[in-house]
Amino acid sequence: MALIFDRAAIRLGDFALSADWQVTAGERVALIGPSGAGKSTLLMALAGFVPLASGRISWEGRDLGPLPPAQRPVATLFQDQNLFPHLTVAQNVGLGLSPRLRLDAEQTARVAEVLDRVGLRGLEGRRASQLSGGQQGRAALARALLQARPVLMLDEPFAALGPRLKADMLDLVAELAHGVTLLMVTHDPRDAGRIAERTVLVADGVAHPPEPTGPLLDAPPPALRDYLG
Ligand SMILES: Nc1ncnc2c1ncn2[C@@H]1O[C@H](COP(=O)(O)OP(=O)(O)OP(=O)(O)O)[C@@H](O)[C@H]1O
Repeated sequence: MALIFDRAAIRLGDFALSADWQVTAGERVALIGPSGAGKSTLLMALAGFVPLASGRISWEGRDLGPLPPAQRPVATLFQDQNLFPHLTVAQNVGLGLSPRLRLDAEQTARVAEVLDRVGLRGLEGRRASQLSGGQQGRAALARALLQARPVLMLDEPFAALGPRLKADMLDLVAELAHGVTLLMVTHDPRDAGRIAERTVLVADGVAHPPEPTGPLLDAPPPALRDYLG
C-alpha cells in the first residue's frame, strides 16, 4: 500500500517540477523548500487540480490520472482554513460531508462526534468568525477528518498560530489522523521535525525522494542549507 509518484512531471508555463518516489501508507512526510519551488503545486497535482505532463501518480496501485478531484483519496487542510465566517462550526464541518448541508441523522451524529474529538464540543452553534485561531484550526481539522480519506494534505497548516499552539495542533493532527498518510507543506523545519518521519526537499525543479527528517535537518544538503539560512 503506497502513494507513488512515478516519474511524475508537471509543467506550467516556464515552471517545471518532477517527482519519482513513494510514500508508505500511514507515513507522515513533510515538504520543505524555497518559496515558489512547487510544494503546493505538487499537492495540487495529487489532488487533481494540476495536470501531469508525463508520468503518473498512483494510490494502492490505482492510477489517479483519470479520477476527478472529488474521487481522489485525498482531503486537504489549508493555511487559511477555508472556513465560511458566517456559517456555524457544525455547518462548516458538515460541508465536508455534504456540499449542500443536507445531512441525515447519521451524518449529523458524525459531525458531533468529530467535533468532540477535536475538542470543540459545546461550540457547534458558534459562527466561525467568532472562533479563536486555534479553534478555527480545530474546526478545519474536523472537516478534513470527517471526509475520512486515506491521504491528508496540509498546506502550511496553522501558520498563523503562535509556536506553542501550532505545536499542539500538529500533535493533535498526528493523534487524530493516525494511520492516515500525511503530506505537509511547511516553511518551518520545526514542524517537519515534530510530525514527519521523512521530509521531501523541493528545490531546483525536483521534489527529491523523502529522507529521514532528523538527519536531513541536522546535515542539510546545499539547496536546503541555502533555504534554511
Ligand atoms: N498556472 C500557472 N502557470 C504558470 N506558472 C504557475 C502556475 N501556477 C503556479 N505557477 C508557478 O509554479 C511555481 C510553484 O508555485 P507553488 O505555489 O507550488 O510554490 P511553493 O513551493 O508552494 O511556494 P510557497 O512556499 O511560496 O507557497 C511558482 O513559480 C508559480 O509561479
